[in-house]
Amino acid sequence: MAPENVIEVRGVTNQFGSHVVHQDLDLEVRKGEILGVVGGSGTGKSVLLRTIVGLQVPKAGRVEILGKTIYPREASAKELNEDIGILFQDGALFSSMTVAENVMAPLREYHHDISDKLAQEIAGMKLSLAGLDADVGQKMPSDLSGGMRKRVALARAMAMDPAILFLDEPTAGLDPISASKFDELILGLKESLGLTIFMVTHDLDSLYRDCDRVAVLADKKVIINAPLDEVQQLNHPWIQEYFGGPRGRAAQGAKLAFGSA
Ligand SMILES: Nc1ncnc2c1ncn2[C@@H]1O[C@H](COP(=O)(O)OP(=O)(O)OP(=O)(O)O)[C@@H](O)[C@H]1O
Repeated sequence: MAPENVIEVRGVTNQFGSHVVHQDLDLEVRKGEILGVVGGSGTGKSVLLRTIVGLQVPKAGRVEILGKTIYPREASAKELNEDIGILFQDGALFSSMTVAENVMAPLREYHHDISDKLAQEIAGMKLSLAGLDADVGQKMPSDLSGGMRKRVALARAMAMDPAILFLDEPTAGLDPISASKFDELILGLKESLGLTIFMVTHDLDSLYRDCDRVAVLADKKVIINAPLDEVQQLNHPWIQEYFGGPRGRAAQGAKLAFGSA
């Protein structure tokens, strides 16, 4: 594994029945970067995320995280879970638990000896990192807005102090103001904690604002993994339509305005 990489995917094939989603796919993620993963619907962005975190067993290939081999399986779930945090697309909070219990859930699962007091303190710290007041911990997920639930899910993903965060469409379903605040939060976490972030997204504003590099899934592979301005130069029909369309141009305009503010 090259020293600058924290994730390496080599020659991965994923297939469901006769439907080949990925064929001989390669990807590298570098330490400390935010990588945006984009592609048309059904190109396999979530399947790629699930493969990297060990939830989807590929038909072929090799996956390494921080030098540990995830496939062919060598690292245990515990080892892996100490390195990574995942924010799933729907937040996936436990509806019958309080917010604080949700945030503490990974600690409880992997550190049975942790005291209640310490777990509560850690939950409070993680909620605060995610931009929430500690008193939110006593509430139930159903009492919160969509934006707050995403923040709780982020706090839970951070519970084990991961080196890498995986975010599956973190701003989906948020209004533009909440989405923009969430983008800011993610950028702040990367800058203050030095996290590496793998972010599947359809949100062009997040790409322009947050991402150091962008990986594009098309034709069953990652066709380019590069800074955004390089990606936009690639003469591929999906890329040209996605970035050159009205929404792409608007997001680029917003970035320029934001950058010069
Ligand atoms: N467990 C599964 N069984 C069968 N097919 C699956 C399974 N998981 C994913 N697929 C298929 O794999 C393809 C890629 O799915 P995936 O959810 O990764 O797409 P995506 O790029 O994340 O799409 P979207 O942007 O719409 O969320 C889809 O055709 C999907 O139906």
